[in-house]
Amino acid sequence: MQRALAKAVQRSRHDQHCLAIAPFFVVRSAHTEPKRVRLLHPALSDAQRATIYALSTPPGKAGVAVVRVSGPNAIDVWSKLVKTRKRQLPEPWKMERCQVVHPETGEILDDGLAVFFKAPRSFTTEDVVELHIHSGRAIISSVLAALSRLPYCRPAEAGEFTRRAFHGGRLDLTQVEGLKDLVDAETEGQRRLALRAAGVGEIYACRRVDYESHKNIKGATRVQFEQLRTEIIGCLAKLEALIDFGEGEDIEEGVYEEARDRAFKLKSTIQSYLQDSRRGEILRSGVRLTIFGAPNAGKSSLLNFFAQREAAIVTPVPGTTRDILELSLDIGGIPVIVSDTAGLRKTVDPVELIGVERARKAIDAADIALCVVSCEDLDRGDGEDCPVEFPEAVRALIGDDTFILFNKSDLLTTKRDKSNLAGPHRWTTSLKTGDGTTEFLASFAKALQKKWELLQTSFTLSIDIPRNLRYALSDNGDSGSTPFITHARHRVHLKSAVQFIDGFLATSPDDIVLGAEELRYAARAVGKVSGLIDVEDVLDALFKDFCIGK
Ligand SMILES: Nc1nc2c(ncn2[C@@H]2O[C@H](COP(=O)(O)OP(=O)(O)OP(=O)(O)O)[C@@H](O)[C@H]2O)c(=O)[nH]1
Ligand SMILES: [Mg+2]
Repeated sequence: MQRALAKAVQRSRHDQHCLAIAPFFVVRSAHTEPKRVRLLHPALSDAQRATIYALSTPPGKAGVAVVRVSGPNAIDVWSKLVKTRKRQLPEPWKMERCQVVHPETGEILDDGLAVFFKAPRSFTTEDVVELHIHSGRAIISSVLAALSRLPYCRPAEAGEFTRRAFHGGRLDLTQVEGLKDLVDAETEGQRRLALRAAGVGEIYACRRVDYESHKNIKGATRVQFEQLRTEIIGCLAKLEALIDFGEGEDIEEGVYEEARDRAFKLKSTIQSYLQDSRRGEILRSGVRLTIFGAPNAGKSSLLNFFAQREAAIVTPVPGTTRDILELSLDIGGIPVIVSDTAGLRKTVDPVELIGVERARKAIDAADIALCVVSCEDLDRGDGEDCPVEFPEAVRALIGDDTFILFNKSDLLTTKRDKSNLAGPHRWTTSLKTGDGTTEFLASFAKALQKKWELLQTSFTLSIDIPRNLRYALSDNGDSGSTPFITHARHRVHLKSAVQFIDGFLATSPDDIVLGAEELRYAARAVGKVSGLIDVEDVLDALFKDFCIGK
């Protein structure tokens, strides 16, 4: 990121340089000598047009639309477009009644409200102007067109306001994710989880918000990851001190052992977060349900039944589904990501082989694995008490927690008693005739709800959260039920942090430089979660923890 920033700065310097030397443009033609023509309004590059604008509300007819402008010229935008009764310049953070006018003709475009957020106390940490106008296509496009007339303004790219908030230090990556999740939240649990990550609640929880530094508006996830990183840096600082000064006069004995102990505890803490049954990710995105089984059992028919539409191709040909088909559905009020998979069987067909391999992976990754078994495949033995023999292809994949749907009950020809197939998390249906489907759906939804509720309860954080933030991190002041990992990305970085800490623990005290390097990587891995990858912090910790050169 730093490299990207440096590049951007370089680019912007280059652009400024170009502007300084080239308000000209060379005109070439086949018949004449090249001529230099002075441009009246030299076009500015995107980097120079640093003030961005966009409609922040959905387009269409509504009471209010908000057009947001952010950047160094926001105040100029105000003086050109906003006419209030009182004065030309705005009072920051105060909504004012105004007319929005065209900057060149002075024509009134709409009347509404405007507010100016002075840097750095704004979402992007830059000067921001918000125009609250009436929401109608013509009004919005006339205001956006008026903004485009200002040479220093350009339309914002997707997510650019949030990107500026990130670069301005207003948000870290976990808060950016939290904001996106907040907008996407469809259930109450998802809203609460996203709110914590985004840090929105803290503004109300903190008595005094330090607006100048913006440093204490942090999401719960950010606080947690920062504490982990600080801990790693604490260990690293001890090693750095040993490398620089060695055990002796300045550094007390046992520092290396202390660093090892701390690193060991840290590793166990991170591992305990990783063993959370993906609770945070499930709350955020939904329960992952994988439908699997032998070919032709009715898996795709089940997906279509859940979706209430012909989402998957269903044919009598075994091996119809080749790849994974994934749908986000609401089953009994629970968000579920349902995957239909290729039928499992021994095959030499290379395409089918890939499908079967993917199916196996999806079963491994599932929160709930639902095996569809055709009653035809059970109908080999005779008699009421004949035990259930699962088809060979799926037998090894069925565990105690696997849900089973015996489908095609209409094809049962032997005297097999259906109650023989009953049991917890087992149902019998005919997706063709609809027999048993109502009971199945009701009971399956209940099982899903149970799983969901289980996920919403006890998960205790062992990290101490600062007192002033605790209220914000939970609904009732209790921080105990906050899931730690909410995105697969967090999990990847935490796993590599564990590997690096392991690397440090495996090095001998004689290889202290190597050990320190491992810890530096571990701190970086955790830092990647929030986007904080600053090794200068090691020096801060070093001087805080040790009285060197007293
Ligand atoms: N008689 C009967 N046929 C069914 C039932 N459910 C599905 N079928 C039929 O069984 C055939 C296979 O159904 P699919 O849903 O495609 O089965 P699948 O498990 O997805 O099959 P593959 O994708 O090949 O692995 C189709 O012809 C369905 O119409 C049922 O309950 N009874
Ligand atoms: Mg299928």
